[in-house]
Amino acid sequence: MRARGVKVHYGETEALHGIDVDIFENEVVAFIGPSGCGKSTFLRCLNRMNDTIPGCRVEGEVTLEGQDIYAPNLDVLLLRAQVGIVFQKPNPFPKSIYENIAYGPRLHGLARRKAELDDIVESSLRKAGLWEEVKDRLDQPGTGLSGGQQQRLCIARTIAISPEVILMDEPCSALDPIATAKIEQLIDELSDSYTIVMVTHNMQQAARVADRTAFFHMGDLVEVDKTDRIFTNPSNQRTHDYITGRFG
Ligand SMILES: Nc1ncnc2c1ncn2[C@@H]1O[C@H](COP(=O)(O)OP(=O)(O)OP(=O)(O)O)[C@@H](O)[C@H]1O
Repeated sequence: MRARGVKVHYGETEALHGIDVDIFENEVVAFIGPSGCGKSTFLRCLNRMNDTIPGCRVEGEVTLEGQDIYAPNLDVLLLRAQVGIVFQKPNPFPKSIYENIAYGPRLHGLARRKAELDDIVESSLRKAGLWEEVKDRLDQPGTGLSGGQQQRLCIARTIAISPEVILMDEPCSALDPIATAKIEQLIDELSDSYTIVMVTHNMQQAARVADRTAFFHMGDLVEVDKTDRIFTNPSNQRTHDYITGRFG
């Protein structure tokens, strides 16, 4: 994906002042920065989730494989299948585990027969590392799973519609350390097949999982570079001050 000059306004207030960034295939990119700097706002620009927020206006250019995702004739439902999103708080549908996964593929016509749908459900749950834990209770409610399992269910639901990019907005912030470690391991495995862009408050998490890290501050993307470099030898003084704990 490629973003150029992305500005976002909420009413009169400019929350992003012109973001330029490229996101490459099959990499994990982390967005870090102090609270309110615009990480989530920018993440939502990448699959037009900001369209759903009243008073929010996006300017600039965002492309996915060269295609303008803000083009007037673009199918937003299809875009959100190509660029899926996983939120901070696991939000399974109030349906069975099976139906949580099957809903998207059915909506997008990805399966013609029940057997095909069963295959998608199983392979998505396997890729999300959840199959062994839920295979005997697919008809039970998704909301009955633990928080970490629910988050993996939400990741499986995203995978089920064959995305190219998965956006994650602080996917571990509601989870305990063990569930967090499982999601981090999963992100590592998924990066073989998908591009992953994640917002995280946790700098150690960015250091553990991301190939590149982008530092945001007060509506600007200050610096994006290889994660090692951001944490050991950043180019910008603001990045240095943030990662050494001088603010934020
Ligand atoms: N729905 C909204 N309506 C109005 N202002 C908003 C809205 N969402 C975000 N903002 C404002 O936009 C700015 C950027 O917020 P955003 O949530 O993108 O930051 P963030 O870096 O993700 O913060 P956090 O780490 O706390 O989640 C903030 O000043 C915030 O108050």
